Amino acid sequence: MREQNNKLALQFKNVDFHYKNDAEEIPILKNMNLSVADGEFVSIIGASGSGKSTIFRLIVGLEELTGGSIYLNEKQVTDRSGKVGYMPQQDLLMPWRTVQQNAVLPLELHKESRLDRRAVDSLLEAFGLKGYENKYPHELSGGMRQRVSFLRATLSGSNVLLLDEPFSALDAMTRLFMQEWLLEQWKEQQSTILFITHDITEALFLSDRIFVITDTPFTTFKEIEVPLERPRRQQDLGNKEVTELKNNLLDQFRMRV
Ligand SMILES: Nc1ncnc2c1ncn2[C@@H]1O[C@H](COP(=O)(O)OP(=O)(O)OP(=O)(O)O)[C@@H](O)[C@H]1O
Repeated sequence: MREQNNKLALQFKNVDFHYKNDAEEIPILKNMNLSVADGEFVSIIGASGSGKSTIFRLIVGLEELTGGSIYLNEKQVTDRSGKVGYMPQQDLLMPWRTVQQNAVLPLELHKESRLDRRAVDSLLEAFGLKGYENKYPHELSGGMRQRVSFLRATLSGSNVLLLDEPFSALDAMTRLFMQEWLLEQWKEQQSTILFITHDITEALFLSDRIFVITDTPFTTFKEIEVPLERPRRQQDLGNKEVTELKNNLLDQFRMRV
């Protein structure tokens, strides 16, 4: 972990959730508990349809819990709309808004945000978007659109960021650069990140811990501590312990295909 403190950024306590389709209930979480420390980087991996995005939708209040409670920064929060930074699978930038206008959307929606518009200028620079403030999304590369989307999530003003497969549409090289860039931003902003990915190597490179969903509905994750110091380099992934971990994880998923 980057810097340890004893605070918890996120907790699920005995959370139940099912979707309802006509008369049918589709159970996803059953009496589920999880804890993420302030400043931690946690990835969630699991088969397609196992419930990864649902966890995020519950945290941001897009779905209602069927039972249990969610705590943000050690406080139970029932109205979680706009309380955490959320980057969904699709970047969802508004095509008619410029980079600047897309980025500041959370400031318009939540006036109590701890960041003001003056902070945006320096963030645009930090996110490699200086000079592109007045461009529209269609004028940007995929990596740049992801950075605008990530900046917008950051401007929620929350210390907790939820990133749902943010790099899945990028080419392999851009993806590696974006991973390194994300770790720099995480360190700079001292945020807590939950990151959904299907890419085991990406999860190993980025995370302090990996939560693996092995079954649905689920009560717990299988938790893996990543045995790598920080700062990390891509070549660290070649070490024996990490390679074994990766092969074990691949075997688990291979058995499920
Ligand atoms: N609004 C909905 N109504 C009913 N069922 C849903 C709804 N949204 C998702 N589901 C179902 O809930 C399950 C979990 O969906 P979720 O999107 O959380 O999975 P996921 O692990 O994020 O999948 P992927 O990796 O493919 O994005 C799936 O079986 C999905 O079909």
